[in-house]
Amino acid sequence: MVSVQRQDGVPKVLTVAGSDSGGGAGIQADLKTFNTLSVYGTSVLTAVTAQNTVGVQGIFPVPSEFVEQQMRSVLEDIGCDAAKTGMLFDASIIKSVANLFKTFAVSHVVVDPVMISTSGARLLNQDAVAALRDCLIPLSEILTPNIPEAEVLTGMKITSLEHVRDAARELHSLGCRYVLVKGGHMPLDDARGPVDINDEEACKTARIVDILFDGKEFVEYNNPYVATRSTHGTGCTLSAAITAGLAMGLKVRDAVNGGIQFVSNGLLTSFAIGKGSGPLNHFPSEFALTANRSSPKKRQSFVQMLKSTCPKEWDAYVNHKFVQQIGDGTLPIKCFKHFIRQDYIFLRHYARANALASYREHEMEQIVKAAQIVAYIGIECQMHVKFCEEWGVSLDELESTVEATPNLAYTRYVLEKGMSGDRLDLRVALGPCLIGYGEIGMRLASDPATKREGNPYWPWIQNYAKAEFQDAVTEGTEILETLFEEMVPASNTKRIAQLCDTFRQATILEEHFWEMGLSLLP
Ligand SMILES: Cc1ncc(COP(=O)(O)O)c(N)n1
Repeated sequence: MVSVQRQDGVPKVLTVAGSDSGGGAGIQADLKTFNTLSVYGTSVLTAVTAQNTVGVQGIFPVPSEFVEQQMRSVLEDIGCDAAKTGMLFDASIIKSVANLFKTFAVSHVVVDPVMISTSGARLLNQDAVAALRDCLIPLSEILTPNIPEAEVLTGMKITSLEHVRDAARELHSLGCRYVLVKGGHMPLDDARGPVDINDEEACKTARIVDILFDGKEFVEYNNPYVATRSTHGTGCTLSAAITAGLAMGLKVRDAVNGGIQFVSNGLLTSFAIGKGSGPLNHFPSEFALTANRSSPKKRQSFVQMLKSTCPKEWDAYVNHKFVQQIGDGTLPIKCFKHFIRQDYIFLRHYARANALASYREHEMEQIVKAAQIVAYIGIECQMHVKFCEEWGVSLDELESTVEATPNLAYTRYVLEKGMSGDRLDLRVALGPCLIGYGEIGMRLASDPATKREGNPYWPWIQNYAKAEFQDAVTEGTEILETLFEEMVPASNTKRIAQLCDTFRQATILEEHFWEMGLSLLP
């Protein structure tokens, strides 16, 4: 006989929502999200929809008495640590749900005021908005409207962040403890003005701002706009992830942040399923891989993800004026000399960081590989000395250079990440330098606009375009991908956000390094 040990303590989460036969939104999105986030999901159906990625072909509402019966079945026996609502269809269902939340004193209620589907179908009767506002919203811990829903609930027109804040105040006065107004329908540009959603170029650098308001303070969640058609189920998934976070005992701000990261990750790796707006990805790819599917969908490359979460910073770094002037040979030599002297110091610390990476490895093969990079940097350093002679910088000058603050900030930031974090933190902090110089070298070397003849910096360009360096970039990238795959489950959105932040910070420090080079200009 095999004896079974029953586990207790798993957080229990209830969703009260409609069924989406296409599996991307509604109950299906909620349960998938609960599963991925390791909470136990229960479900009460309010309506059955015949639906796919193209649209909603039919709605079959469940009578409110039967919604009540389902809720009693779940709450009398299993209970719940947090609950969410999605599509509620009509006023009588809303009233039943609200009454039972009160009867069973459900403490964490997230209300996603679903009204119209992405495909344009009405999922809440027009005359039910008042019931939502009067009966359910006052019971909610968090209300999560998107902009069109916030407009319906407040009667306001929202076209700016200021309007979003005004609407949040108004919505909070309806009695919810927090309101999260989601900015997905209003991508913003640098000046935080709305961007035309059809303007592909502008959307590339746009940001989404979600605003959380607790009646006193506004918290902004800024994220890059993810340009994908597969957005079906985004709102359901976000509210489900937040509810799971609350059931786990997270604070509202952390649950919201985790939910937003979960959705961003799901959008970045969304599925091209169906002919219309496909679903986002609700589950980490390692499950697909262990199930050994014939063509497992790998999650988006880690490095791609790191770069896509700081597009502006990455662009400011790899397309910096300093880089352009190296390419066309117009960079004043005094700026380059200043840079190259600092770079000599940089290489020393860069070698130390790589030696630390070697120390942090466990397998001999990896220890040796990392140590080989240190040796390679040593050779690079000697070449540096040789090059510098050609540019009129003597070894004495190199050796007597005083370290500039941006250099100090950058190199010690990387080393500090390596000391305080794990080997992935260190590799991520090292990433922008290796990957960025590889990208810059390749681009300048293949760009017809780059000056070769008579460009004093042409050997510098070749140095980073050459095969050995590019191989080192490939290898460094592979290490990052492998470590990420091994160490970070896709559901650990907090960790992913942390890593993205380290990468962004190191990218900014790279940009400052170029700035330091140009700072000698009058
Ligand atoms: C059953 C159900 N619930 C919610 C939505 C909203 O999701 P979306 O706005 O992504 O269409 C939906 N389409 N279907």
